[in-house]
Amino acid sequence: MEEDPQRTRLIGESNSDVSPDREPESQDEIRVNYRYRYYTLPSLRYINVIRMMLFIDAIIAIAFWASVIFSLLEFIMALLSFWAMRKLKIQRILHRLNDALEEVEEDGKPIKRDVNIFRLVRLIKPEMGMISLAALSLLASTASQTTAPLFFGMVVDAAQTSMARLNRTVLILLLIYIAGAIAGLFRATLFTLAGQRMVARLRKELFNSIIQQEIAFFDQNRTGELTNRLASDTQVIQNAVTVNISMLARYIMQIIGSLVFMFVLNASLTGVLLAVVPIISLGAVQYGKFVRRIRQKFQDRLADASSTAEENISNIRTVKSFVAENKALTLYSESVDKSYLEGKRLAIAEGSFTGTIGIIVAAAISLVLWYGGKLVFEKDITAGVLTSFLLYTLNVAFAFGLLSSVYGDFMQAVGASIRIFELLDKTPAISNQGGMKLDNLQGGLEFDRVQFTYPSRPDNQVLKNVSFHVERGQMVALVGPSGGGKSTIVNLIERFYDPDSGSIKLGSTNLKLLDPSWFRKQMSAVSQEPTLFACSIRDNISYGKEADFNEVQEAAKQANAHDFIMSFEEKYDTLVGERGVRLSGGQKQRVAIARALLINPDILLLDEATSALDAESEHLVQEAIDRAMNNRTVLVIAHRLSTVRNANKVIVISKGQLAEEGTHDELIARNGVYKKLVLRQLTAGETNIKEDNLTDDPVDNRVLMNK
Ligand SMILES: Nc1ncnc2c1ncn2[C@@H]1O[C@H](COP(=O)(O)OP(=O)(O)OP(=O)(O)O)[C@@H](O)[C@H]1O
Repeated sequence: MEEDPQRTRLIGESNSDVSPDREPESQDEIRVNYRYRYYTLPSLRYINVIRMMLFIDAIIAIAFWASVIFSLLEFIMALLSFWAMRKLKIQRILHRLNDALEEVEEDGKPIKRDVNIFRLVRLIKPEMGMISLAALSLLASTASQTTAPLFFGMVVDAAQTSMARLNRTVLILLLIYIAGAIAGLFRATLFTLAGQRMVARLRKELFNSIIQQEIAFFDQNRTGELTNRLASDTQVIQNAVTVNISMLARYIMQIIGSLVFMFVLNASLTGVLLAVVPIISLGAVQYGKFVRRIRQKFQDRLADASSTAEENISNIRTVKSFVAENKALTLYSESVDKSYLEGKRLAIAEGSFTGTIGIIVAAAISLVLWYGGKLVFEKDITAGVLTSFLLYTLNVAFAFGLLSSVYGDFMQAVGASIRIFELLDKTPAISNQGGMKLDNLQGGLEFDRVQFTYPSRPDNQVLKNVSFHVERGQMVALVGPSGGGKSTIVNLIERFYDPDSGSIKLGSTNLKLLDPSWFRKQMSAVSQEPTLFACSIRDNISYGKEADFNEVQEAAKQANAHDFIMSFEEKYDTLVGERGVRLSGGQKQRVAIARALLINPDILLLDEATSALDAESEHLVQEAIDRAMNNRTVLVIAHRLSTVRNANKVIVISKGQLAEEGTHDELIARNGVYKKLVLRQLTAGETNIKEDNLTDDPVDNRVLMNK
């Protein structure tokens, strides 16, 4: 096919007959040439080009309108499905996010827990000042990000006109980039700082909420799980509400800003790019839901693994003595594998989603490149405009790609936040404050037809109609077979739990009416395996009450602890190690007695040790206990004959019921459960002890009840 010579000359491209000193074409000339080219083309080519253009335009128009209609349909369907779910009442299964905590009922009405994205965002309210500054920096850095491509394109065009213009434009571009980098620095620092502050506050609030809970809560939740919530879940939330939100805002602004510039540069080219948006948004919503679910499971599995680790490490002595290291490892590995499984699903989902988004984005870029190239070819836009446009496309694509992963992270945090909010919202069944504070304690302790079942084992009633009275200033011994309910009685007195029915009174006041914190300060409990904290002996003794060194020393002397403490190199500053592992059993007990004595309690709750201490140590502990009992109302879970013998009253608890009540001599004379119990225990330990010996005072430190 022959070219028209006149047209070739006018267009002035690479033809040898064009004069080299010819002036460059004016825009008008180009437009004339452009029109001329088509007018002078042979009819067949003319028709083909028209057809092709019509075909492409039709495809673009169809894609554009299809996407608009699709988006609208999606929106309507989402609204309809939400409405339908509510009607069908299966929302609970599908919309677990907000409903997960709805089970809790107050006055018969379900409480709708406020767990949603907005609540997550509200966590950073106290950091609003810092966040506002960070948002300003974000605005500045996004402005730089969105204006830079425009100047980039201008540089390309300036390079084709004059050096002066090129220099000026490059300088402006450089300044835009530098301003963006500085703003970015502030943005990142301030958002992260706000996040750190938020997470520190959240951890404190969460810890406070955990320790305020009633003891039953701790029966049902494992320690490792709770510590995992404090450490790991809060971290996820920190990332979500600061880094992720800032990135979300940044990328959304980047997308919107870029699209505005793109529309101004060329609307039809922007339309091509927008055609893919509904596909991405639909995928992102589905992906978000999926990730949220898995992430919650992942965090739960992780918490299980932490619990297993915590349990085995804190019981390391038992693990080692049973050579159970492999067993512990297997248990931990199983938990970790379960979390890994969820992690794997998460990774595959993330990879697939990012990959798919990548392909869609690549297709969109290619489409824009092709269509833009065509416009340049047709002289509708300059090469500089196409360059700007392509950079904007990359901006949008990049932002979309990252937005999807940030969105995923954010949804993960929403999953993790469910448990956090659950803990934060939980009001303890027995709150620590509130109630009466009596001016002076009068009257003893009274159990009146108390029935009790542990909430964690609802099918096992532990106390059945237990009634007894402890006179003020009396020492009462609780005895009975193992598992009968003795410790449960002590737990109820400390108000760790409330009875299901019946009442426990201090004087004439029901314990439920008393301020638990005040009431607990009136008593001290010494258990047979006392727990110390990983601090100095001095801090352990003054744990329940601020006291000066003299008071601490006095309490230690009373508890027969002073001498052994002084024999240590660091004396009262000796660190006892985790749970007091660096002290012997007897030493720990004496420190615990000193801790109880320092409070100078009105009521002393004692669980006598059954663990075999050496004779000297046992004597010292016993002496300390005897001293501690003086002039107090004492309830002691007794294991020694000497204790029951000295008690004003012995209460026999068997299978959750009060079996017998009276003094040691009365009960022996009654020839009932108590006598059998005493005889059985004594003969099990020392076969040569006869029934007659019981009324004498044979061996003071004999173990009475077998644990
Ligand atoms: N935190 C708890 N959660 C659920 N059940 C519990 C809990 N503590 C104890 N029990 C159950 O309550 C019953 C009574 O236990 P309790 O510790 O009061 O007995 P006890 O008489 O003190 O036994 P021992 O002399 O062996 O210490 C037992 O069946 C026990 O399994």
